[in-house]
Amino acid sequence: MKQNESNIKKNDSETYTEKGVEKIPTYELNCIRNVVAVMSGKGGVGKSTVTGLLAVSLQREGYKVGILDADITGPSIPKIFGVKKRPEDIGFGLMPAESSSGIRIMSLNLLLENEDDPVIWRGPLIANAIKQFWTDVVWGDLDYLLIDLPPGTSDEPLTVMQSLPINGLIIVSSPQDLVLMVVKKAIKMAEMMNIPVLGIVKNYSYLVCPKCGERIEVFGESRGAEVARQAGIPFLGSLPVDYKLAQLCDRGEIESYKSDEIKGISEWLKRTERR
Ligand SMILES: Nc1ncnc2c1ncn2[C@@H]1O[C@H](COP(=O)(O)OP(=O)(O)OP(=O)(O)O)[C@@H](O)[C@H]1O
Repeated sequence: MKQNESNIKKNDSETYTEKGVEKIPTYELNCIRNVVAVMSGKGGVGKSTVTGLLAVSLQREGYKVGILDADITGPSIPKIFGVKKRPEDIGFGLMPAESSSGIRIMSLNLLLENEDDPVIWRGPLIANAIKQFWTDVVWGDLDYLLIDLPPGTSDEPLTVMQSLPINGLIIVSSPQDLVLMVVKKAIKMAEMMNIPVLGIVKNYSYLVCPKCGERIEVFGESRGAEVARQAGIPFLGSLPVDYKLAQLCDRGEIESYKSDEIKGISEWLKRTERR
C-alpha cells in the first residue's frame, strides 16, 4: 500500500486499552461510530454475502456505511458490489472505493494489478494490511463500519479483534457447521477480546420451491435457535439458499437484492448501536 507515513496523524484520544490489549487509533479525520465484525467458523458459509447484505440494508435506511474487507486471501466484497475502481492515494491516506449506492469499500483486491492475482502472504503481512485499512484509510464520517473477517478462529481474525475497537460481532454459520462446538469457539475468542457477540445468522437454511412456494429444510429441521440458546447468544435469523442472490452477487449487483430476513437483522443491529 502506498502512503505518506509522515502525514498520517493518529487520533490519540481514540487509543485505549481493554483487558490490557491496546487498540490502534484510526486516521484522525475519521469518525466511525459503530464497528461490527462478521465472522464464521469456516470458509464459504456466506460471511461476505451477509456482510454485504447488512451494509445494503443499513445504507437503504439512510446510514453511512463502510465495509473493511479483512478477508485478505479471499476478498470477495468488491466483486459482489461490482466495484473495480482503485482507491485513490490522496497523499495522507487512501480514499475507499464507493459502491453505486455510496457504500465505502476497502479491500486488498482493489489494490492488486489483476483482481484474480492470488495473495500469497504470511500471517504478519496480512495482519499489517488489515491494520492499515483501519489506520490509513480516509473513511470519513460513518455510522457503521462492517468488517468482513477472514474465516475461522486463526491468527488473522484474532489480530483484527485485538487491534480494532470492535463493538460487536456477528457469527454466520451454515447448517452443516452449526454445531455448538464451532459457535462456542467463536464466542470464547470474542469473550477473550472482550467483544460482545451480537448474535448468530444461519445461512443456506432452507429452500423455497419456485413452483409451489413450499419451504424445504434441505439439511433437516432448523437447529439454529437451539444452538444459539445453548450458547447463550441471540439467534438473529435464517437466510434461504436463493439462486437470485447468487446470481446478483456474481454480477456485482448485490445492492438490488431485497430480503425481509436481512432487514430484520439490521433492525436488531440498530438496537445495539453507539451514537
Ligand atoms: N443464501 C445464499 N443463497 C445463494 N447463494 C449464496 C447464499 N449465500 C452465499 N451464497 C453464494 O455462496 C458463495 C460463497 O459466499 P461468500 O463468499 O459470502 O462466503 P464466505 O463465507 O465469505 O467465503 P470465504 O470465507 O471463503 O470468504 C458466493 O458465490 C455467494 O454468492
